[in-house]
Amino acid sequence: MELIQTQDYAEMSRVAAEILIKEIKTNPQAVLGLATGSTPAGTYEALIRDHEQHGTSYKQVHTVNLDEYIGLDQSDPNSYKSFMKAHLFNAIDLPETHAFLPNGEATDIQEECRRYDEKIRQLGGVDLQVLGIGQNGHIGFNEPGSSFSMTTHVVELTHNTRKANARFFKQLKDVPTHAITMGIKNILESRRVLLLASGSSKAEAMARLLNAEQPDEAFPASALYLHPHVTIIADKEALALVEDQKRRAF
Ligand SMILES: N[C@@H]1[C@@H](O)[C@H](O)[C@@H](COP(=O)(O)O)O[C@@H]1O
Repeated sequence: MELIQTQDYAEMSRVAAEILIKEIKTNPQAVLGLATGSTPAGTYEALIRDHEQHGTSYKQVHTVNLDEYIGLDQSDPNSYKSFMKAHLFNAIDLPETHAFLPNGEATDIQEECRRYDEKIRQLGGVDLQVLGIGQNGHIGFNEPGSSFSMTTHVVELTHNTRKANARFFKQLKDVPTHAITMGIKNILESRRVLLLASGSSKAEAMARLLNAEQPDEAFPASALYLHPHVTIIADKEALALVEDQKRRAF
């Protein structure tokens, strides 16, 4: 596990975008695993700037997103599909047919989970998976207690996660109660993981992650100790509760 500490959110976003751009340049047909949320939004902005200024092309890239709410219309501004369009897809040359998200409107949700796993397999797996982290250590929507052997599945969101994500909705009761998420097993199967964290609201989760050293299903992000190529990019505030000694150990 490699740890890159940045001054702030802007630097975190820049460093993450550089890694993604390098990946696309070395492998123009890369399969990128993408995340939603405030954390990767700045990275996506940096990718757009680079696309406009330097012409990095996504024509042969494929993307698979980690998760999607169940029960929201795909055109709802709060669906993760809308988020990805607004924050990245509409501004780069990624063909629409190359961008995959779980379909939270599918009538047979179990079948949709199987179909999504099969899609990832057909694409040859994820080359680089971008992750944010929830305040309780969730990755994707894998909440504490999720088995590390799960592939794409349906989850009931915890009250805390719904509360944390309520800022995007009019009121808490509008936040969906369920979502489809790639499982930890999917995440561990990706060839490289980039975990991003910014701000004091993530400080406890980051301290717990870096102190953990051992995978523990009670704290989903700790599964990353089972992965051979993880890069964490976190800013000062997110690392504020991690002891200096610990920071140097990575
Ligand atoms: N499903 C997403 C996660 O993928 C994301 O990492 C997390 C943190 O979001 P934010 O980056 O906005 O703090 O929120 C949601 O629950």
